[in-house]
Amino acid sequence: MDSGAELFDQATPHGSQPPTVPVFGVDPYADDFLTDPYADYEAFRDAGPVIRLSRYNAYAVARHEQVQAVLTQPDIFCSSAGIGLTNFKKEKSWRTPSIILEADPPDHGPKRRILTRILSPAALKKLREEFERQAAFFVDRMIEKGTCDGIKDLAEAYPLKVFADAVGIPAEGREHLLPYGDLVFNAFGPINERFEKRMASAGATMEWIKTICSREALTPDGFGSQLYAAADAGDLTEDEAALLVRTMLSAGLDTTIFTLGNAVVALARHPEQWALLRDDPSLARAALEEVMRYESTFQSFYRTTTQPTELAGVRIEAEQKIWVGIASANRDPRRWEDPTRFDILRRASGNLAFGTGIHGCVGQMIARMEGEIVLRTLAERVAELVPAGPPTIHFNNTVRGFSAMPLTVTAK
Ligand SMILES: CCOc1cccc(C(=O)O)c1
Repeated sequence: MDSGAELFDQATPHGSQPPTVPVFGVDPYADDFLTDPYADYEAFRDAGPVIRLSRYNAYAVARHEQVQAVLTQPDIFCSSAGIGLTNFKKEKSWRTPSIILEADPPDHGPKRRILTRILSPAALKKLREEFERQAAFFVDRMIEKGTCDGIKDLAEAYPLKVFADAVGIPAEGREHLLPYGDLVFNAFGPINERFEKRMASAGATMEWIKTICSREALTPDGFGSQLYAAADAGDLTEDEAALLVRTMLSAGLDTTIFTLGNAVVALARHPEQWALLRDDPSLARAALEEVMRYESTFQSFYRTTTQPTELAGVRIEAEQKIWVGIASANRDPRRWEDPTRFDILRRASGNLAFGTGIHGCVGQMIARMEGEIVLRTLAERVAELVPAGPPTIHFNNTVRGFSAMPLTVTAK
């Protein structure tokens, strides 16, 4: 969709000739934009280092360099005003703000350190065998079925089993987790019809989430109980422990589910890349990294300026929302060679799919472990992974992914 940009001069008291800030009237939350956002992202990048999205009264950075700059200056581009379009300093959030995602220093650090400790490499090592066993179970079931759905039978089913078990929530009621994640990630965009529709039917889901984040609902050895142990040690209040359990369920499911789905879709659509991975399963980690660069699940979010600032020569006033184009940065030709090519042999590490800086994804190691195990298990057990129909896009204001991918799968 051509998102033509008009230009307007920034009035400055000094009369200096600042760069004009290109303005785009396109709606980055419309279905036709979300169906294939990449041409629009290219137009954003080519228009300048900083642009304006007039429909939402926000500045925007779409190039790798400025995205990196915004994410590594949390004192100027903060998170406590919300990392969505809603400015928490002016409007009430739809739910109690996250005490880690929507927090700035100094509050942010201590909470983050608690999650970092719980999600340590040693903790993940203990989970690896079970994660591998479950990946084999789901992949073998796909092979038995022959014709299956790469999203329902693997991308959704796997994290809803292994990660939800690792957090320690009950097996019953997990069907609430996807609707809840959809609500959470829609809420980072405009409170549009997509959000309102999901919210209207979310009563039982919100109740269930509240119940399973409580101490008594959690298994004794899971991540959730370890958060309550931190509360018992005086490092968290009881309420903060519950909010961090909610954080794990909000951040740790939709993201890995859509990433696994994007991996299956990309590999099914690029048979030569699938053949490389199938013939060398040790490429699983590199393949996952390239999936996250090529089709970043977390497409965009916001920061809010805490003071007047200047970015790439553009003056930005305080209290301004800045759209941060993660997926656009991951396809910026100023940073990546031939960025629109899905190439699992490229060095894709250093992409911004997990963000960067103090808010870089605290769960990225467990997410990478899930992804690498699933892709390696597919490569070890499956010969052919062939589309049996087109994928179905799942429209969400913030995460990009698919709700269905019909496949024909044969055993190695
Ligand atoms: C993946 C980014 O991290 C998130 C996403 C959604 C919610 C939360 C939270 O902290 O509640 C964190």
